[in-house]
Amino acid sequence: MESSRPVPSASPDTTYPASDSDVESNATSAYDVAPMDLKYSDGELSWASADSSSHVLRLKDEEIAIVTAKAAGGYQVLYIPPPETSVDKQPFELRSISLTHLPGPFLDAHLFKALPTWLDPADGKNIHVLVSTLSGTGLAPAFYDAVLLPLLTAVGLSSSSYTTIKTESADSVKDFAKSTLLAGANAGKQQTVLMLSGDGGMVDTINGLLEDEQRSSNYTKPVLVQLPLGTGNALFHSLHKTPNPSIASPYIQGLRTLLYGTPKPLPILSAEFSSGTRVLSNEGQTASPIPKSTLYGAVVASYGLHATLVADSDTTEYRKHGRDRFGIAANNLLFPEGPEGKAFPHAYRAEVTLLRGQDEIKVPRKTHGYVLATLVSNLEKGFTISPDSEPLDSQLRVVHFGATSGLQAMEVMKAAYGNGSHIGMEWQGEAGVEEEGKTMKLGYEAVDGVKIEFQEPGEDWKWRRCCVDGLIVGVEEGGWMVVKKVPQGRECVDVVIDA
Ligand SMILES: Nc1ncnc2c1ncn2[C@@H]1O[C@H](COP(=O)(O)OP(=O)(O)OP(=O)(O)O)[C@@H](O)[C@H]1O
Repeated sequence: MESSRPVPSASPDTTYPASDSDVESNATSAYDVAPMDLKYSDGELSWASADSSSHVLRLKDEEIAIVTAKAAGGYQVLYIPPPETSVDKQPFELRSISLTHLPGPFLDAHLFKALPTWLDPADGKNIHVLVSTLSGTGLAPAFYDAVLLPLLTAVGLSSSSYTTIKTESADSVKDFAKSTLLAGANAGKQQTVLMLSGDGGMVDTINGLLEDEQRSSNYTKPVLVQLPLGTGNALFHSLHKTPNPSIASPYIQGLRTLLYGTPKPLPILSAEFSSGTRVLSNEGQTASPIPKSTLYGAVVASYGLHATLVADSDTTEYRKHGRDRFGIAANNLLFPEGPEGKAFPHAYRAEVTLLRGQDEIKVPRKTHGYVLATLVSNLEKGFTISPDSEPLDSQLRVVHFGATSGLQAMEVMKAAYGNGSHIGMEWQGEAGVEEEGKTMKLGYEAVDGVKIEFQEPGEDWKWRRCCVDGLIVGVEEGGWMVVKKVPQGRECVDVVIDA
């Protein structure tokens, strides 16, 4: 094992050649390792370093993004090491190792062979990379520069083969979808978008494509590939519901899906509202009308604690906390200050009706804590709100419970973080709630739709806010929302999944 010999990197700068698929950079270490000195077992490639026969370098399967064969011979291994613990550091860094030889089983597992159809520009396909600059904690531009650009170069996709769009405002994604994508889809053009965003990038794209309903008979669904750069990344984690245990990093999962996945129609839901409803943006300062009073989503439509939490936590200040923003906002919502100290969370007044075939089933309570219709299993990686939902199963499910104490609502949420064990939960209604002294039960049912008629009084829509995939709407006094699944065959995009 002592014969590993580091050799200098071919090109000592960090620029990536546009036309050559071999990537060399500062982060590249090159090794000429004799085949007999390389070991690949238990998902780990290892070999001895040059300076000490006892020091063994190790590379785990789960760290490897891709292996390419170099034109000049030998191989390039691109990998993302585990993130450093320091919070100031980026959670991703693409490193590269050049090796003259690699074991056959390792190559069988990782060697890249050809571009998938959705990344192959040969047939005039339009490929776009959409970088949502404010998604999550703002890491998408850095991910593009440090990871995606060099990886695409390594697989032979030079930056001139695609266009890169960096968002400049909250309207950038929707504008791009309405102009470029919709026009291309209606002209029958094949288009692929690599989305460096969270669920917001997806919902803006879907609404941009659907809101004018101008679909031609030639309409060709754009293919979207998600790279999880948002906060919750609900759709991404739900589509990767059974994570390959050998891939810990969602970035590596996303990159492997990008190169080896399969495009499938993405089921979507519609949320139709009464005419006075407005989309609230800019921390609630801007209220915009909704075209045809209908929004579309691929994840969730909700009212009650979930919607209020998403709305309250979507401020510049809260966003700095990343995923923790939900927890901080939840504390204020679940344990508000009352006249005598901590009070119960708001009891949301509405009539909720579940729609199933021709049946309309009224939920027998006047006040609610949580009403959430979803097409997916997870709202975050570890938050399994609908454990029965399978990727792309096209089934709308509703999770709901009545107004309750903050502590009890927290118990439900904790159980959802515990692999979806909130399903079937029962508890005694506390003093002061509508169902006081009764057995309260978490409702969970497969439905065709759900209708909510709001009975909260007053002009302020604070307690009549709903969430559709992170978009927040305010419904007018006496207004309503009807959520349904968009029929199969009316999907507007394909999404690449890891199957
Ligand atoms: N340059 C920008 N200026 C203003 N708003 C932006 C800009 N870039 C992106 N946005 C907005 O930021 C939001 C980011 O949403 P996105 O869902 O991608 O991330 P997230 O909310 O952090 O993640 P998730 O929805 O997965 O929890 C979107 O509403 C998008 O329109």
